[in-house]
Amino acid sequence: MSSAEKLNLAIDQLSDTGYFIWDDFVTNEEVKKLVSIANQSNQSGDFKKAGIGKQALFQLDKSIRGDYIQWLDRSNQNQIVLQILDKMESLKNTLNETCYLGLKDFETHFAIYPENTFYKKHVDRFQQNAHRVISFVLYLNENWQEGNGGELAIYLENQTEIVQPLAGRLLLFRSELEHEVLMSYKKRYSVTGWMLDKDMSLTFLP
Ligand SMILES: O=C(O)CCC(=O)C(=O)O
Ligand SMILES: [Fe+2]
Repeated sequence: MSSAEKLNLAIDQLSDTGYFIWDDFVTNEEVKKLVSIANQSNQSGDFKKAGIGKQALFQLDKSIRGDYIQWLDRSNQNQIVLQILDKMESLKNTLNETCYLGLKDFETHFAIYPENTFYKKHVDRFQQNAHRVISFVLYLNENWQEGNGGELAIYLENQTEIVQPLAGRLLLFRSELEHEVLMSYKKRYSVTGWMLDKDMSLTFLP
């Protein structure tokens, strides 16, 4: 399937079912580079324990989520990170042109889930964080096996969709959908982000 056909499918499915799985969004080589950069940054102490809530409502709670994150932006020195930011920017623009979602910006971070961690059922768009429209997750787990866990469960009206966190796979879903990262028995890598209906520098405003 061509990239244009994939995009059309993504657009249809995002409006029909609310989510879309795009396999081979990046190559194995790109996955390897991203994992190696995530590991390096983690070793240099650039990853922080992820929290929940924003600003004054921010809290750390291991019983809700156990991942470590590093925010990514254009000050990043790694070519491959900049390439991914470009890719997401261009996807955001295309979705915007076609779906009239009013997307203005996006925010994104690396996430590492150490062994035996999870992220309990939640939504990404909520009262204190109302500007997230589309969530995306680029999975970076080569040789992922059934039994490693770490699937993403998306809770739809009449069914639950289970998504394996396979290397190179991009998952897009509407940020108001409930979802959950099931217990991961193996270290789990991703680039997670959100397309926003407001400029990122303004999202602290109501
Ligand atoms: O890693 C995933 O599959 C989803 C992560 C997530 O839900 C989040 O960071 O809000
Ligand atoms: Fe989420």
